Amino acid sequence: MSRHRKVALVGNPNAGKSALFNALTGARQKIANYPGVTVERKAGRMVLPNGEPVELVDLPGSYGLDPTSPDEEVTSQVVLGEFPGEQAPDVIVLVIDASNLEQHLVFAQEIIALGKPVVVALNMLDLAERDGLALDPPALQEALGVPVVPTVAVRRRGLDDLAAAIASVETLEYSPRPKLTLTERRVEAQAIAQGTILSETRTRRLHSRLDTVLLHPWLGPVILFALLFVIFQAVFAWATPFADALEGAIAGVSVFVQDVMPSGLVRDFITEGVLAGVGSVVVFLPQIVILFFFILVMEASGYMARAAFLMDRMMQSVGLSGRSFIPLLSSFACAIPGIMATRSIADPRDRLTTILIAPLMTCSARLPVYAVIIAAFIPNRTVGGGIGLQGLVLFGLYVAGILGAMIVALFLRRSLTSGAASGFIMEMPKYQLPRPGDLLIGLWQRAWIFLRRAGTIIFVVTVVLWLLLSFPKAGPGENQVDASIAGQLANGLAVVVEPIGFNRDMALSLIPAMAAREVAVSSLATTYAVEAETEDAEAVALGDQLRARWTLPMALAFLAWFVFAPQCMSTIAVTRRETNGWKWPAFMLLYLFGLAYIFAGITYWSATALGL
Ligand SMILES: Nc1nc2c(ncn2[C@@H]2O[C@H](COP(=O)(O)OP(=O)(O)OP(=O)(O)O)[C@@H](O)[C@H]2O)c(=O)[nH]1
Ligand SMILES: [Mg+2]
Repeated sequence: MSRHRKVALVGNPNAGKSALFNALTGARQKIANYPGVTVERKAGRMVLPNGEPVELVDLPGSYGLDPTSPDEEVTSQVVLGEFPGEQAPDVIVLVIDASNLEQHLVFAQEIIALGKPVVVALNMLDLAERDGLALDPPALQEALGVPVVPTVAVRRRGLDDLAAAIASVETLEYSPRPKLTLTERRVEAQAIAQGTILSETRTRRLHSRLDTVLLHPWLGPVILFALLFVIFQAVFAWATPFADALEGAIAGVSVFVQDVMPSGLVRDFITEGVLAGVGSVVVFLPQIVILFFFILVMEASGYMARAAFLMDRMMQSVGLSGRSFIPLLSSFACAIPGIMATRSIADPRDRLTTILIAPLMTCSARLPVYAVIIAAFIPNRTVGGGIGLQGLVLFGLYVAGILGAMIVALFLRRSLTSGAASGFIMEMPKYQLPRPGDLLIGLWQRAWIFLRRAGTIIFVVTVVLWLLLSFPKAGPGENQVDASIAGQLANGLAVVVEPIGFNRDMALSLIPAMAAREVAVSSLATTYAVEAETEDAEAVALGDQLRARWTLPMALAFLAWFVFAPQCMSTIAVTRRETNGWKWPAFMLLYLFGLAYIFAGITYWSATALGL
């Protein structure tokens, strides 16, 4: 029996391979599994114009020959002729989506560089036309050096030409093409796409110009970091009037309660526990809203996916793939959805690494802690060029978390979770102007989540702390906090954190902050309110209290602590669930507390040595 020649359909996911396969083979197909894997093998018989029957194989979609999933592995092995028991294809039909030319050309170049007989099916031309794209197939053929046949699989357009090209391709002369790296192929894909596109509508042209700038190899990252920088500046600059107004309102209510209620436990509970404690967290609502305003705009406009693309290279350099970017980005809101989002990472060690570093991304619960310390200790002045020093320090804290995460990832990938980084390509969504209605809903949801936290977990923990601080009552001449249960506990912990510059109040705030990081702020506010001997002293703003009681090195050490410390029970719990055991959450707790202790210590001692 003479073997039929074999033709394989290869291309990115959704290029229209299966649609072409169905159109070319009709009912003459056989569907089975590839041996040993649950990947479907679809083969069928096709008759070429010269009467020769060939075997046509439809392969799973793939982004490249370095496989990142079992599907891609099959495609790669079959194409390279490495699949056991499977004859290598004699001809490859490379299916390209004409409306997504640039993206699909990245993989196309890798296939063409193999030097096998290749015919390109420039598919989905109808969609390209609908998008206002006019293409020049001969120019593409010239650029790629292989035959290009325009097709519309679902309308059976171009099928005869495709069959004719398959029949004759093996007789063509080939000039071998160089093998390029992924980055080189991306650059080249852009150039080839530009050369193929004759005309496009104004918006489409604008969008591709935007991409040329925003995804530029060095301009892109510069713009991204400039944007992040502006965001952190705005978090301080724009929020201040609102935060001041909120703070004033809460102080006003506190004074009012003092006036109308008889002194006693209930009044103390309201002023010291609820208003000083929970109120001190609520004042950060404007900052949370501004931060999420930017995040939502970046998502809705389509820029976020571009940011992921830009970060991909940076992530590869520490052994992570761009697939980790979205989970890590979500962790800036909260590590819990971030850790849950790692389920989309196929490689288990990639995923574990991402889970372990997710808590280092500065979650929004840290913002109140950072903001209160920065507002109290970092002067509100510019460092030239209109750049605010406070925003700069906040930016620095976020960067410190990111750098810490990258270094930890690098270390983990060489030890506990060793392995190679997997490649990453994602579809870029279209640019869009964010819709104001959607933005408002998104902001409202975020604000509500924050206020609900303040009303539930932060409220409960602060009240428990207030009780522990208020009893037993101090004798005459005795300090209330020292006499209280909480004070006794804190004195025990203070011994441990004394070497890194923490005083008793700071030590005390670390315990309830395990429930939620913001509670560190309400804890400090409640502690100072309880400790105040007179009502006048009680009304002093938290910032002034901090300035009076802490030194600058202490404040900086506290900030450094919160960059690393795993101060959130829910994160530990979700890590346990996602890793199926206590081993990794325990490791996470240990390494993060270790880093927090070391870096707070280094900060405290170097700041002291510098005479700050
Ligand atoms: N308008 C239009 N739609 C097409 C064309 N070719 C395929 N499609 C549609 O595009 C979608 C994806 O096509 P498939 O053939 O499943 O793509 P595929 O390359 O096999 O995708 P994977 O198997 O996931 O790699 C289907 O809904 C097809 O009907 C085309 O030329 N024009
Ligand atoms: Mg398919």
